[in-house]
Amino acid sequence: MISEKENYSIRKAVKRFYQLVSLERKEIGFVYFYAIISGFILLSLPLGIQAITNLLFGATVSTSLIVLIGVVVLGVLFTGILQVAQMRVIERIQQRIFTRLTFAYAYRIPKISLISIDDYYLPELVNRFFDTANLQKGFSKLLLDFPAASIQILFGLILLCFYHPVFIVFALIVCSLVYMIFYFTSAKGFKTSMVESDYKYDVAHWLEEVSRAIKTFKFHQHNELHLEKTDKLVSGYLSSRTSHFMVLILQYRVLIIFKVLITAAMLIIGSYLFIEQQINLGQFIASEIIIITILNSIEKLIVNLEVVYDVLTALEKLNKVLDKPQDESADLVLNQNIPKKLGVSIKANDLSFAYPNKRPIIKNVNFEIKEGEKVCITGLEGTGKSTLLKLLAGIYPDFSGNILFNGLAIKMVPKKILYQNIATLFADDELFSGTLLENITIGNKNVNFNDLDLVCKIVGLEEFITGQQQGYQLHLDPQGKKQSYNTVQKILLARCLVNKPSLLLVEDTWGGIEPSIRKQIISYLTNENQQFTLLVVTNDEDFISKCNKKLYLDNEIFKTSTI
Ligand SMILES: Nc1ncnc2c1ncn2[C@@H]1O[C@H](COP(=O)(O)OP(=O)(O)OP(=O)(O)O)[C@@H](O)[C@H]1O
Repeated sequence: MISEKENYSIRKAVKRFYQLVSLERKEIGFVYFYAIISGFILLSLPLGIQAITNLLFGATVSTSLIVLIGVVVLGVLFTGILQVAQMRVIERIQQRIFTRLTFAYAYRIPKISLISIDDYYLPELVNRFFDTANLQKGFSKLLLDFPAASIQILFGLILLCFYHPVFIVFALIVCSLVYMIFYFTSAKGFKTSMVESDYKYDVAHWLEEVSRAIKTFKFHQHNELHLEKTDKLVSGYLSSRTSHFMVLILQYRVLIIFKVLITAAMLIIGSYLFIEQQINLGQFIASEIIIITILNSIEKLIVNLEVVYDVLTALEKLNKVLDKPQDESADLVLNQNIPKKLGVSIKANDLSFAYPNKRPIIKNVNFEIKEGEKVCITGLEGTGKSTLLKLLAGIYPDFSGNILFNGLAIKMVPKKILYQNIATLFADDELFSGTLLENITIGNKNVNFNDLDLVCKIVGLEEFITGQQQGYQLHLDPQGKKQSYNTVQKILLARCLVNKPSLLLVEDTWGGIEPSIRKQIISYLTNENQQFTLLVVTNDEDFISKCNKKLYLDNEIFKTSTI
C-alpha cells in the first residue's frame, strides 16, 4: 500500500494527453470549428448592441433597427444549435474513450508479464479502470469549455484592439498573466492531484482487503485494526487533498485580484476615452461587454484547471495497467518442433532463477525429460517446486541457463504456441464468475461434448454435473465461492485436460478428494498410454511411485532419479 507515490512529471502526463487528443483529431477539429463560429456570433452580439444603442439615440423605429434585432436574436439561436452539434460530437468521443480503454484493458491484461507485477495485487491495480469515468467527464468538459473560452478570449482581445490602441496593452497583460498562472502552478497542482489519487486508491484497496477477508475481520472486529488502518489512510488522503485544494485556491485568489484590477482599470479607461470623445457611448458599452466576456472566459479557464488536473491524473492512472510490460513474443516460429497432442521432451541446462530482489531459488538445475514421461517434483517446503513449474510454463522468462522444449529454447517459442500446448494447474489458480462450461473450456470452441463428458468423468465431476439443473450452464461465483474446495479443484483439473495438452504442469491439489476418485485421477495422469508429458509437484508417495522419474529439490541440492 501507498506504494505508488513516485516522481510525477506533468510533461509525461501532457504528452499522454496529446496522444489522446491526436486519436480524436478529427472530432476535436469539429469542436473547434463550432467554437470559432459561435465565438464569432457571440462577439457579434456586443457589436449589434452597439449599433442598436446608436440607432436608439435617433429615437425612431427604423427598418435597420428591426433587422439588427432580428440578426442578434438569430445569432443567439444559431449559437444554441451549434452547441447541440458540439454535444453530439463530445458524446461520440466519450463513447469511444470507454470502448477503447475497455478493450485495451481486456486485451493487455492476459499479456502482462507476471514478473512485472510481482509487487502488485493485480485486481487492485485494475481499480484504475474506474478513472475512465473521470477521463470521460473531464475530457468532454475540457472540450466544451476550453475551446469556447480560449477562442472567446482571442477574438475578444482582437476586437478590443480595434476600439483603441490602449486595449492592445490590456490584451498583452491578459495573455501574459494567464500564461504565468498556468506556468507557476500547474506542476504542483498536478503532483498534488496524483498524490491525492494514490491515497484514494489505497483507501479503496484497504476496504477491498477487509471485504475479501471478511470472515477474519468479522471475528476480530473488536481489535479495530480495520478502523485504525482506515483512519491512517483517510488522514493521508485528507492532507493530500488539502494540499491540492491549496493550489486551486491560490489560482483562484490570483484570479480575483486580477479581475478586480482589470475591471477597475477598464471602467476608468473606458470612461476616460468616452469623456475625451475618443469613443462613443455605443463603443463604450460594447467594449465593456467584450471585457466582461473575456474575464468570464478567463475565469472559466482557471476554474477548469481542476478538470485539467483530473484528466491528466486519470490518464496517468489508467496507464498504470496499460504501461506494464507485456510478454515478449519470439519472432522465430518453429512450431513443427512442438507437435500438438504429442508429448514434449524437456531439457534444463544450468537453470537458475531468483525473484526480483530475492536470493536465488533455483540454482544450477540440470535435468532431462523424455517425450511422454511422467515426472514428479518433490522436496521440502519453500524450496522452489512451484517456481520450477512456473519457469517451465514460460511465466518467468528472466532465468539464466536454458530450458529446451523438443530441443528448442523456450524463449524462441512464441507465447501463443507455448500456451496452446501447455496446460497448468497451480495451487493459486481460481475459478472466475461465469458458467461451468466457460470455466472448463475458457472459450475453446473446438471442445466437443463427448470429450468434455469424458474429462469430467475422469476427474469425478460427473455426479456433480448431472445433479445440477442447468448442467454445464451452472453459474459459478468468483473463486468458486459457493462450491466445495474439492469440486473447485476438480473443475480446475478438467480445464487442464480438456484442451488435450502436450505438456501438463500441475500441482497436486487433490489431497482431500475421495480416495477412489484420487486414484482414478492419478492413474489417468500417469498412464503410459497418455501421450502428454507430465510434471506434477507432489510429496504423495503413492503418486510418486506411479511416475517414471523424480526431481528432488532441497535448499542446496537438486537430484533427479528414476523411480
Ligand atoms: N511471486 C513471488 N515473488 C517473490 N517470491 C516468491 C514468489 N513466489 C514464491 N516466492 C518465494 O520463493 C520461494 C519458493 O517458493 P515456491 O512456492 O516455489 O516453493 P514450493 O517448494 O513450491 O513451496 P511449498 O512446498 O510450500 O508449496 C519461497 O521462499 C517463496 O516465498
